Amino acid sequence: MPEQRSLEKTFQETVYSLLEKDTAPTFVLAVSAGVDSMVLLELFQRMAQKESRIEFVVAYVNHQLRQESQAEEELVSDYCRANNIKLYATKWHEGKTVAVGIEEAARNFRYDWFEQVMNHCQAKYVVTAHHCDDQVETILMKLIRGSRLSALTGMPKKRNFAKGYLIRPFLGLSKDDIYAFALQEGVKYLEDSSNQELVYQRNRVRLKLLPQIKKENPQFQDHLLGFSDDLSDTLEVLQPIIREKEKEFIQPFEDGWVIDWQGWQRDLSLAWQRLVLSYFFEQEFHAKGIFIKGKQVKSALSLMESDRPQAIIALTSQWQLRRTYQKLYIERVGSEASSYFSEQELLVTVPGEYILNENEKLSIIEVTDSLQIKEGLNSFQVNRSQLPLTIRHRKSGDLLQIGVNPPMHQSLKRWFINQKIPKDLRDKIWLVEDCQQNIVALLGYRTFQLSLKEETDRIFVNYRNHAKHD
Ligand SMILES: Nc1ncnc2c1ncn2[C@@H]1O[C@H](COP(=O)(O)OP(=O)(O)OP(=O)(O)O)[C@@H](O)[C@H]1O
Repeated sequence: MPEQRSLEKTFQETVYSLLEKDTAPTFVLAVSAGVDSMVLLELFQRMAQKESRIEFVVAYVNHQLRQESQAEEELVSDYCRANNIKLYATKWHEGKTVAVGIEEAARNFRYDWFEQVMNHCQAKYVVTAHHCDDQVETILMKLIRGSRLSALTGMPKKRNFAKGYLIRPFLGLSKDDIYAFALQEGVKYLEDSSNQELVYQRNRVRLKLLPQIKKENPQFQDHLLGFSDDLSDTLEVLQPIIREKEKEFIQPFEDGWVIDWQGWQRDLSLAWQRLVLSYFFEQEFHAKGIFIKGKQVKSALSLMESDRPQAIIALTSQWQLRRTYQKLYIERVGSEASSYFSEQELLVTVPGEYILNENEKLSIIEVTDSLQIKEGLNSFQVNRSQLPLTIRHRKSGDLLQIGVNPPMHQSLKRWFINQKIPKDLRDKIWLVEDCQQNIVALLGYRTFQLSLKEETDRIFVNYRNHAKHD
């Protein structure tokens, strides 16, 4: 019992530490009927009984995806009725028709509802019951999927949300603490049956991966949270300095930005260059829903180090990096300055649609099992490990690998002569070169089967030329 009392006290202190200077804070509690949020509700109820200036309402979303949804809604509404708490419940009707990405769609609906309730009640805070086990799972999932370094700091205790804040006062508590409180204080809740379904990555991490790691070291969770705190501190100290360098070197330019490479290179070490560019992409692109990978930042830097004075790297199908001698432009595809694309090279690091000029287009698509591939002169596959691909015109000394076993080479010049390709056309044909500088295709003319190891991760390249009707 004394332990539970101290949990209650710690909880209240945590909530107060997360508030702005409010005289009468209003909260929206996100309650799902699971043990975490039912304990959150019970603790808030106790806190409000002691502190009359605290007001709160409950927001609940019935996703209608499980049989027990009805029972969950009843549990939450019974509690609220018995304690005279205002409940804002809604149903998600579209859920049954969503085929892919259902978790994300449900989350978006949930957070939209929280925002509506906040606005309606003029509440400044929405409160969720995320705890430290959720935090460990979130960080591990980010590590597995690959993410920005800053994402490994996990979920913050407080962040901006709608016109106020989202706060998570349970992040310092473990699931065991919460269960123990519920048991001792007789808090009613319903176990979510989908927590056992291994189709969800979060459940696999919780039920399979974490127990395996904990066998190696039972302290693993604490260690991971410790790393994450250290990272958080480091970034907090570092970010203002990075921001200063960003402002100094990355200048707004037309519909994008430009970096003058001479100054950049003279004043910044390679590590600084990587940090500043990664930070810039995170600030400017993450909010637009565009995630620029570390690999793309590295390609940008090596492009500026290379002997190609003019080249383009496609970041996404809408944004590109363009090198023009000592300047690096970060700009929208098709912006005025880059219309002379045929003079340059295109470096493709990610799948997407790429427009080479008014007639020629290239689609680079990730191969899925359901994709029917018809290979031909205009369509071929490469392995993901061959990325980035360079799309360019011929250079002197270009060699083609025309035989695999034994490997046989022929100069491109000789090949053009043998195929009787007129001279004026030779400069217009696009070559596709892989990261090992092997030419894998002459678009519309020939593809080359190189002896590459089998991989499941494949990329399909499709070329279209609207000027050619043969
Ligand atoms: N149906 C719901 N209605 C109201 N609040 C909910 C609902 N589902 C979840 N929540 C709130 O969100 C918290 C986290 O829930 P859960 O772990 O299921 O979410 P998640 O899938 O990890 O996604 P996210 O963290 O983005 O909400 C819960 O503790 C609760 O506060």
